[in-house]
Amino acid sequence: SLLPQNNITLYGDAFFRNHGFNLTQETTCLPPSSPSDIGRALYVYPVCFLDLKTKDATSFSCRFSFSIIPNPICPFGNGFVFLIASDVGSVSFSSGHMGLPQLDNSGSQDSFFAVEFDTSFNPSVGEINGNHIGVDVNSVVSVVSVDVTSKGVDLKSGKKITAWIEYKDSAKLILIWLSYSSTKPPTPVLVAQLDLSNHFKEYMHVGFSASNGKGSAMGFHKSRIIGEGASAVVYKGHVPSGGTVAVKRFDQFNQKAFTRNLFNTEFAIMASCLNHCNLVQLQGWCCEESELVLVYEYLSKGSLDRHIHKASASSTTLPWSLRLQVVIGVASALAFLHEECER
Ligand SMILES: Nc1ncnc2c1ncn2[C@@H]1O[C@H](COP(=O)(O)OP(=O)(O)OP(=O)(O)O)[C@@H](O)[C@H]1O
Repeated sequence: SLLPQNNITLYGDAFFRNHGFNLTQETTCLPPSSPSDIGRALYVYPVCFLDLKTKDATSFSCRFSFSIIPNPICPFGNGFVFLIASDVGSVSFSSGHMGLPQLDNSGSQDSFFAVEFDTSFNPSVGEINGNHIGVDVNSVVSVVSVDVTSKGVDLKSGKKITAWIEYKDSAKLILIWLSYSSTKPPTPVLVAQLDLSNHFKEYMHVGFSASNGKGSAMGFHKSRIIGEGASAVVYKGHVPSGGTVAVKRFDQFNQKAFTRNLFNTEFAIMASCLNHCNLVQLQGWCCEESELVLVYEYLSKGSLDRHIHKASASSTTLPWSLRLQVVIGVASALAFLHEECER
């Protein structure tokens, strides 16, 4: 059937409308980083994108029409993406950034390819302006993008626009055309060399994604919590320029002066004692009104106590030789903090 209802699964805010679908709600304007401000529409069946024997990616071409209607009440919408993603179930989707998957670099097997139709200008991820298309591979930072103003297209005009996307695996080329009419123009707006055979999995999901969320380099969603201390919650985050990080967000609501002292003390120690191999490296901080955040390198093996104490009968613990190394490492870090580190 040609009815989208029979071929497409909707997620989040998306809903069917006439002979197509809306990705985001029209009237609601949820607070930034709200988890439910993302809409996705994916073809119900996964599609084969890689021949496992030859390792060749599938060449493809597609055409679709869209309109981006600006909402004066909710200015955060930032366009949408055409998305090919390996596992839509396991990846978390960021609020903002058109709801693109957030992959971390710590050995994630997931991958995605996306074409952004981007109507917001976000220089922190290297964007060129608020009216561009970009090609993304596993990151919100585009590998190539083009300003479509110079091609006579205004993505936010509200008019119907048709897009053609083609990938030719033999030439390792991606080509994109845009037009206000349904006739394919002779010249593409974007042509770029791209080898998708290294990124595609055998089966991938195809569809569209958008978000009305404001987004940020890292969001404080509860699915990203990796630990909790007495004064702070620690989140796993991803910064485009710095890979995976641990974000320690100090308690905002209780014991204001007390929390600020804890933040100040930890910040002072970690910022002045950067050079010891047994101390986690501080990579950044934020101190804005009640938002007190320290950003550390991410330690993928988790907390030491999990390796020292047996969690269950079947789990393994550290051998004594490694425990001795750990004790020496901790003692050396303590000695450094107390005696050698200049504050
Ligand atoms: N850099 C990191 N990489 C990975 N996980 C981390 C990192 N930092 C903290 N965590 C996780 O978050 C938990 C809490 O960290 P936090 O620094 O708040 O603990 P704490 O030092 O025990 O608490 P407090 O500073 O309040 O005394 C840790 O036990 C650990 O599981």
